[in-house]
Amino acid sequence: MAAVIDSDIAPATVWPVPRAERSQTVIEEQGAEPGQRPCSVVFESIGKTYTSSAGSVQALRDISLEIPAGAIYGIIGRSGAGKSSLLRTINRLEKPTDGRVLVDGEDIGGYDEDTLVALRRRVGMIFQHFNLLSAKTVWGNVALPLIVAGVPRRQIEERVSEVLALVGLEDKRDTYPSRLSGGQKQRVGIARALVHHPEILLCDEATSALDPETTLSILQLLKDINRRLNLTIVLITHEMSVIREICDHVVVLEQGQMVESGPVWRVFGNPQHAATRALLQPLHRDIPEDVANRLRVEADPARHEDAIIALSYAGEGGLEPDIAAIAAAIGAPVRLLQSSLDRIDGHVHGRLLIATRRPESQRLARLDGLAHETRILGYVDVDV
Ligand SMILES: Nc1ncnc2c1ncn2[C@@H]1O[C@H](COP(=O)(O)OP(=O)(O)OP(=O)(O)O)[C@@H](O)[C@H]1O
Repeated sequence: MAAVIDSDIAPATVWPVPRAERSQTVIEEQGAEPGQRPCSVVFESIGKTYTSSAGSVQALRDISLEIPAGAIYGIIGRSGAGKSSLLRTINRLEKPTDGRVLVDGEDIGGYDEDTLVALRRRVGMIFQHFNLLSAKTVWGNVALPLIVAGVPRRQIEERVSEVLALVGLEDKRDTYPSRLSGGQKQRVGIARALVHHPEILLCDEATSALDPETTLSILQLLKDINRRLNLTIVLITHEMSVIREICDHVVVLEQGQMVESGPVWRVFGNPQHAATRALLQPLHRDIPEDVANRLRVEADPARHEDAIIALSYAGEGGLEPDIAAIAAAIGAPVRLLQSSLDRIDGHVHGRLLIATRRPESQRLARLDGLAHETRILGYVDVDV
């Protein structure tokens, strides 16, 4: 069956199925159940160079990484860092120049066209701008990959109803995309990506075009899908808040290289690379302005002043702020000026800002085991 494809759909969303494969597809569709076994992805020394008349660009250099089955894995980096290039090697929309990509332990480098079609059914994808067909209803958009695959009508009806229920859009099946909000459009994109019961879902800046509230609801939906359908999710973003909200692991790319990776709590709590720190910067809270404006670096014994002390927590070793112990160690009244603590997977990271009478150095030393780092930021007059 020929599919009518508007110019606003990405080629990646509709997979042409060779005629010989269609009967097999029908059998797969009949037997397929939601909640399949998730798939791992392994990158082995991946390199990617784009060559054009304008010259060549090395987009990826020597990336080696394992995405465990069932993980929600974030790839973050500034614009041009190589995120899309890496993500798109998983469904071979990009072929690496060097190295191997293993999906579920199998090298996909040698796949022919037919095997690639099968791979792309196992790897769903959603996009920043949704890539819906404007001339088709919600039902038509979601059903299209199944229609193209030659799935019988009754099964298409069943499957489309299932995935629309999953994304909470049962009542929109006859609506056209122009009448949907951004969040609803992305839900259609998610439903469409799920029709073939994929084992992996790739999310290409899936929330970048959405407002913060809608972003949260889509991330919540992705989390839910990860759990309920046993999917591995790989997402790219330039926003650490997205990583913080949904991912369990993250890799940071910078100029095509992997500069840092690990569990989200560790990367957030103790970022090692300047690129990671720069990406985290929007989440950091500065010293409150009224304090910063009056802060003096040197103590002045002639003044009645408080020390402003920052206690930092890096998420390691189960260390949590113990307010009573901090006050006892200082042995003087302590005021909590600001807290920018966060808790990820049970690991506390961030900073407490306290004010206390100028402490003697031995009292300050007693704070050592109570935070990962203790630092006097400066001194202010006591009326702050
Ligand atoms: N088809 C292409 N031809 C030539 N150069 C390309 C092509 N695709 C990407 N590049 C270049 O490769 C580098 C990495 O691009 P990529 O799109 O993977 O980065 P990104 O981190 O996803 O960026 P963004 O966040 O801006 O989308 C960039 O320098 C980009 O200009």
